[in-house]
Amino acid sequence: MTNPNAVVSDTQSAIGMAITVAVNSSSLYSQSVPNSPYNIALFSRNKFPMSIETAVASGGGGHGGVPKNVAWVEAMRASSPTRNSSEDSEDKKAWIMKHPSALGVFEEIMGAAKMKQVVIFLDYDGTLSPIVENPDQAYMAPEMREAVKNVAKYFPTAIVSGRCRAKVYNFVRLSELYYAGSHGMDIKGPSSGKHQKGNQNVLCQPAKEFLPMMAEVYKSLLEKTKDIVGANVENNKFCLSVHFRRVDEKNWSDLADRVKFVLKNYPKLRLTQGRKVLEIRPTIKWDKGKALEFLLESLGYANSKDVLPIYIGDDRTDEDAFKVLRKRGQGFGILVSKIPKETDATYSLQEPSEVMHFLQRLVTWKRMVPRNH
Ligand SMILES: O=P(O)(O)OC[C@H]1O[C@H](O[C@H]2O[C@H](CO)[C@@H](O)[C@H](O)[C@H]2O)[C@H](O)[C@@H](O)[C@@H]1O
Repeated sequence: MTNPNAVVSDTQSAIGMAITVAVNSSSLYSQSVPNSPYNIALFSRNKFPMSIETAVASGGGGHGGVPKNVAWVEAMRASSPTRNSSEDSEDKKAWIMKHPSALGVFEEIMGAAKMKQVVIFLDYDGTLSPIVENPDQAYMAPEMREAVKNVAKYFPTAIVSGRCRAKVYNFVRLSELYYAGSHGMDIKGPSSGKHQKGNQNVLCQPAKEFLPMMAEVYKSLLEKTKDIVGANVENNKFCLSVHFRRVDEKNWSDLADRVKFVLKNYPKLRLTQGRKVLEIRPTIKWDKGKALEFLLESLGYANSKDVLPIYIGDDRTDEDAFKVLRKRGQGFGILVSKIPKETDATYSLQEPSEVMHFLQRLVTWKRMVPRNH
């Protein structure tokens, strides 16, 4: 039996559960187990920083299920590495060959946009705003806002975020965009602006029935974690985020144990791991990939060959959207990362400032080729 409260990667959660086996402190190995409820992927830290959330079966170690081993802490640390780009390695060069800079191959990307409607999907944290210590202060630069505003004049544009919709709207403050908050579980169309096609009055809340449960769990988590210095529980309405970034690493396992303890009573909720954050969300099959599909459908492009979706994001949760694009054979995923990561994105950008340049170039391109042929 799989345990619904195990920490699972978003993608793997759909097909089973992932478990990572720490062999020693410097490397992690895992292997496929045919017919196992555990879907175990192979990866090595020597090649990439851990590219998968460490997954632990409940009760599989330590008190309350979170093993007190290096592997778990490594996974959390690797989710938001501090290594900088000057540490160019052969691995990085090989990775960039595989996922070229979207700025470097801009013409190529726009070549694929010929006669097509470009639709832009943007993650928020780490994509439009830099990662900062305090989640309440993840502001967007005014120039970035201007770039997004200009992009939205020419292309339907959506923000797809783990934050609750109201919160991400307050950061972005552009009413002409589509917003998909709570990892896509709360979607709303623009309240101003025009797009050629589709229904702007969209509203999609597939996890509505979970609202009372999420509010209850939020209260319990606040209570249970209040004496851990730096711990922060963020209410994202249809999901919750427990932040580790400002917690001393020696207390990470304790914090994770407490989260799992609370979740023991909620088998309909699951845990996923983001950048120094554990996220609690309903077990429904809905993610940023589904949100992307829903929005394309709302815009009238469900089965269209005349659309080129471009999705830009930095986090594991964005991989669901990258996968959808790969599967459709349509459009491109662009991963924002300074370091090599396993990804289904086609291209890469290093940081939010490069995202801004990419958006500015899109606008310039559109102004030069208004009819796009
Ligand atoms: O989907 P996103 O828009 O990328 O949202 C994912 C989570 O982002 C936020 O947390 C992350 O950014 C914070 C501010 O830079 C940082 O302090 C934190 O460590 C990161 O995990 C947000 O606070 C979460 O609620 C989102 O789920």
